[in-house]
Amino acid sequence: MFSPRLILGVFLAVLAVAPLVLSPFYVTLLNYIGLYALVALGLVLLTGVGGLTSFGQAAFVGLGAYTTAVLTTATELPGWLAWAGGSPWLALVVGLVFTAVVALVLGSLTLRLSGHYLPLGTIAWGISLYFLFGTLDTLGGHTGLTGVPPITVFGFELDRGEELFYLIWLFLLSAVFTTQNLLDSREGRAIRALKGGMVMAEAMGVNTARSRMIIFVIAALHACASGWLYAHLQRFVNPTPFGLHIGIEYLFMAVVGGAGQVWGALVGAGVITIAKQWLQDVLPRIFGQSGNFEVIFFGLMMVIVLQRARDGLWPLLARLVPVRATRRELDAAAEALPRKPLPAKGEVILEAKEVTRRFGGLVANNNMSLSVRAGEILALIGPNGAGKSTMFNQISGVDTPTSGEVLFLGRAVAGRDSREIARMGMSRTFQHVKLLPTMTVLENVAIGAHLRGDKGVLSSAWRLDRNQEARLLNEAARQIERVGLAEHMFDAAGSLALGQQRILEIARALAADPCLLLLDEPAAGLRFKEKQALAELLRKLRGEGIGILLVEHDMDFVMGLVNRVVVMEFGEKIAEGLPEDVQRNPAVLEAYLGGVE
Ligand SMILES: Nc1ncnc2c1ncn2[C@@H]1O[C@H](COP(=O)(O)OP(=O)(O)OP(=O)(O)O)[C@@H](O)[C@H]1O
Repeated sequence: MFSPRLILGVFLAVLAVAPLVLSPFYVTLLNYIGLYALVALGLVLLTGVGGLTSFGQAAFVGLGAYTTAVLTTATELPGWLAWAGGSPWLALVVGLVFTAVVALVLGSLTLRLSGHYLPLGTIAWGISLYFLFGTLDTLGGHTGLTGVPPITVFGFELDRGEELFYLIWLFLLSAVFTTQNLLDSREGRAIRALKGGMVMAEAMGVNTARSRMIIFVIAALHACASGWLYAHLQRFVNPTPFGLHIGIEYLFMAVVGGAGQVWGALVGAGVITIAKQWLQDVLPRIFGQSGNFEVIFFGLMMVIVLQRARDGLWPLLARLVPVRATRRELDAAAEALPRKPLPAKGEVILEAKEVTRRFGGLVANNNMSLSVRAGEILALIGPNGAGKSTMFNQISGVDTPTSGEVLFLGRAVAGRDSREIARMGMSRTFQHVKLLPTMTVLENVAIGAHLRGDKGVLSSAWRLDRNQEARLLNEAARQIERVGLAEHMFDAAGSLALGQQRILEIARALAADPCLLLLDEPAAGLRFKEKQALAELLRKLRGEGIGILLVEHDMDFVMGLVNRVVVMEFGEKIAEGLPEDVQRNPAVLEAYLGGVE
């Protein structure tokens, strides 16, 4: 087993000497790999991690390249932009700001699209920008712009490939490390929740629309920086390298390398660039005529990779070179997060008043009223189809009553989004468990504490969030210990048994520091001992003053635990009271309990 530091050290050493020992041809090849990897890295974040497919990244590369080409070659610039003329570094700043603005506009237009409409949207603006580059006279039309000056660093001109090499790889490695840092943070967990966990993440207070926009803009900025370097490496720009087919190639690199892996971008860019170079030499000789045969070959390769190695080449490589896994250390000394004061025991915190919900002609809830007090457990029970989930959805703000209202801490729930409700102190679990299976138990629970932190993208990328991050993870660990899952803290959540996953969801809900817990069938799938432990935990939480509403089918579990029961049938409340009274109620026995016993 090698340590990750050792491997990184060897890699950096090889990079440092590469331009000194390699021929200019290979240095150029490495330069292009670095440039492509920078774009592919953005796609790893956007597509691999965030699940948003974009074919249009080449257009952002073009924005970076053209901005610097125009600013550094124009003889006359409009007055307001004159300050940025002639300097590649100022042009980089302008390019990044300009790209961020364009990405924000395009993102707000396209990111709301779902399914295949989003990739189609990216194709649309990718093509538009490409044709814009070739059409505008100021950009030199299809001939482009020449005479782009070299970048200067401390008065030293980087006008040869070997000199620019270090700058390109410095950009790439900085991007790799900041992306890694970002993913390993509060914002990163929110980003990773985009792929498959949006409903859950919103319920935990994550603004998923914001997270989508963040990765879209970051990916665009990576592409812009690559374009800037490209323009000063080539010393001229024309529209050809910014077309849709190159956009597809970038995506191809990310997928081949391993779309979910930061280092996969480098592997993908390396493999594709070298293979393309080699095939361009070899294939025409084999076929005896010139032509773009490598394109056909790449198409076939893509099909094979998608069939045989969906996670790309990085996981295969990682298996060849065994690296010691670094486990996240918890900082026991980290200060505990502040807690919201709980309402006084006995105070009504949730009140549903005459709630009716109609779906067309069907009345799923009819005139339903119930209340939950701080420091009590209320069970909502009833046979299948009685309307419990519909009621649960209205209480949690996922659905709105046709008439009547739900008040939480005296404020109406209807019309507020899940995040706001979470912020008010209501936290929930799901009937069908919603976890991020590849993330650890610790990381999953830490998502619950999202609203208890505030560090954003920049502090995460540059590790200025470590103090807060330690506090968030400590809080997550505390909740994991509290629910009895400590031994699984660093296991992938998906490797847990279903019962344990339900418990994990409770830990995640608790990490939000709620005063009301909504539990949707928490005992389903639990073994006897686990149910006992869960009941014990819920009693403890009740003792602390948390109000708990649970929808449950398991009568034994409910009757021995809760303070009061509300029984529903056909959308209506047929009984309410102490468990022992409800158990003896003839209407309930007839409707439900009789059937069970
Ligand atoms: N979005 C919807 N559109 C139309 N009908 C719905 C909708 N949601 C629920 N229903 C109907 O409302 C009724 C109550 O369903 P609900 O899921 O609330 O019952 P439940 O008590 O939670 O059942 P279970 O225990 O099986 O989960 C059912 O007849 C269901 O088909």
